[in-house]
Amino acid sequence: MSKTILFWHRRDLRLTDHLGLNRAQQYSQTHRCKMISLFCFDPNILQRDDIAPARVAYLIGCLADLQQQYQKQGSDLYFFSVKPQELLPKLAQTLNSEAVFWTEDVEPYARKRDEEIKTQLEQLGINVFTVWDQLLHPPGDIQTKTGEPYKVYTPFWKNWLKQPKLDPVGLIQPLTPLTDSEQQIIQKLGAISLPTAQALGYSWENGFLLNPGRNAAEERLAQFCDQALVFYDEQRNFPALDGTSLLSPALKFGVLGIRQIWQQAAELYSTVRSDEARNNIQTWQQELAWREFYQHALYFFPELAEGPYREAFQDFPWDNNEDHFQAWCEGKTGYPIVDAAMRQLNETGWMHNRCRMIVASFLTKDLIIDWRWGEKYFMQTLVDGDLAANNGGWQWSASSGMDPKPLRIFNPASQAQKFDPEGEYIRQWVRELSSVDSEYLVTGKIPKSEREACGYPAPIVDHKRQQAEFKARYKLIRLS
Ligand SMILES: Cc1cc2nc3c(=O)[nH]c(=O)nc-3n(C[C@H](O)[C@H](O)[C@H](O)COP(=O)(O)OP(=O)(O)OC[C@H]3O[C@@H](n4cnc5c(N)ncnc54)[C@H](O)[C@@H]3O)c2cc1C
Repeated sequence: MSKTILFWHRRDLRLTDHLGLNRAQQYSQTHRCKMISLFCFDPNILQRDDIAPARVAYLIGCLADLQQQYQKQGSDLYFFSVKPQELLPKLAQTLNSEAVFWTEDVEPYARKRDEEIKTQLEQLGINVFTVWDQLLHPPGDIQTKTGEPYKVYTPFWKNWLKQPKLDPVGLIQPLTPLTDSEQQIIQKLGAISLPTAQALGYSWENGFLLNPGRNAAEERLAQFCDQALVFYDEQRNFPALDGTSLLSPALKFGVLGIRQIWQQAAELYSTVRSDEARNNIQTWQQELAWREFYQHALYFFPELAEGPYREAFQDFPWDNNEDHFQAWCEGKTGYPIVDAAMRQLNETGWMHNRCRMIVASFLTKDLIIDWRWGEKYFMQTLVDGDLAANNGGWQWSASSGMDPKPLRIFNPASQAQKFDPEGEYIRQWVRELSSVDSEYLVTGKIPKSEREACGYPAPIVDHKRQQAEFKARYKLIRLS
């Protein structure tokens, strides 16, 4: 068998603007090796209890699309369902591989797994090349003046923005197909056809706000840049509007390259004429920086994945009332804006960012339930569920994270009055309230008779009382 190299895809499901693939292809050309690309369904991930059916279904759709892209480039993408620690050394040896390539990850599990695989491969005399690809600036690139990772977002952002960003790289060049006998070897090594989400034990019938695959993500990015990006700062907080990009699942799985996304926003920034439009674009760029901030944080402080960053929160006296948690999950708390958001999540697998903050504040500060319960439920439902962003968002909301000031407690009624003033979003998701007056919807003060006629629950807690209770407990842990 001729010499090969392996490219292992993980959360980088594309062929364009891919630093890792580009490097692998250059190596394969200079070393005259065939490149074989694979994706492995890692049972250690798929058997966890925080996997969302929507996310698995989106992943499968993206893999089907990536396989077609490979076929158009003259080759294929091979699938396996076995622990990567067992698979990669075996594949690399049997396929006469000189080197194995993949792109780096920030998650603690992935880093440990990758380290194990790297050691095994190197012991076999096989080179391992890894590249940072999913971030504009990898961990370590953005540091304080004393060389420390940032713990606060604003100075991170200022430094991050100043740093030059790489241009996107193009589509990989056509690939050499495997011979029949090489294909047979791959089959013998356990290659499978792309499974369905159901075959993996996850069923998702509700479709997607952003369809899987490259075309849908590119079209959405173009549409967003054409229409909503220059109004982003004004519209992004109103969940009834189509004011955000919806690109989060594509970013999660690397369906589009981050450099490509940045370049499109930066080009628009340099062509618009008003300061207002530029500010709007910059606010969106700040969101991309939040994504990187949380990934850097997880990389340098992997303990974030285990629990609260602030020691004092280890012993926070949470109520952890299971009935309240269930009501929150089902969107039956009697707080219309909270219920609308939870139902949007359950029905679509996605929730608007303003609403993620509202429901997270409500769970932790009004229901006084451990933020880790909410974090897990989000991972079990979100199409874009991502450890770094989700943990960051939850610790920010719970005030247990790196930057706890000020203590944030959202008032659901003020949030609804400000960001859903006509109750449009509430009506869309809490359908039994569709004919209730806006005033009642946004204040949450629905007359009892009307509420009962709609079959809508009474508020399960009193916001004012719970807020005072949370503050009292917070004061205690801060003093302890
Ligand atoms: C409690 C909580 C949990 C969250 N969980 C996740 C999660 O699991 N996965 C996830 O991708 N985002 C998460 N977010 C961040 C944010 O809500 C989503 O990224 C955003 O709603 C996705 O919609 P969009 O693509 O239209 O975003 P846009 O507003 O168009 O933003 C563009 C991109 O920037 C990134 N981004 C935006 N806001 C944030 C943020 N606050 N933190 C990190 N990245 C951000 C996302 O990749 C997003 O796609 C969470 C936020 C909170 C408050």
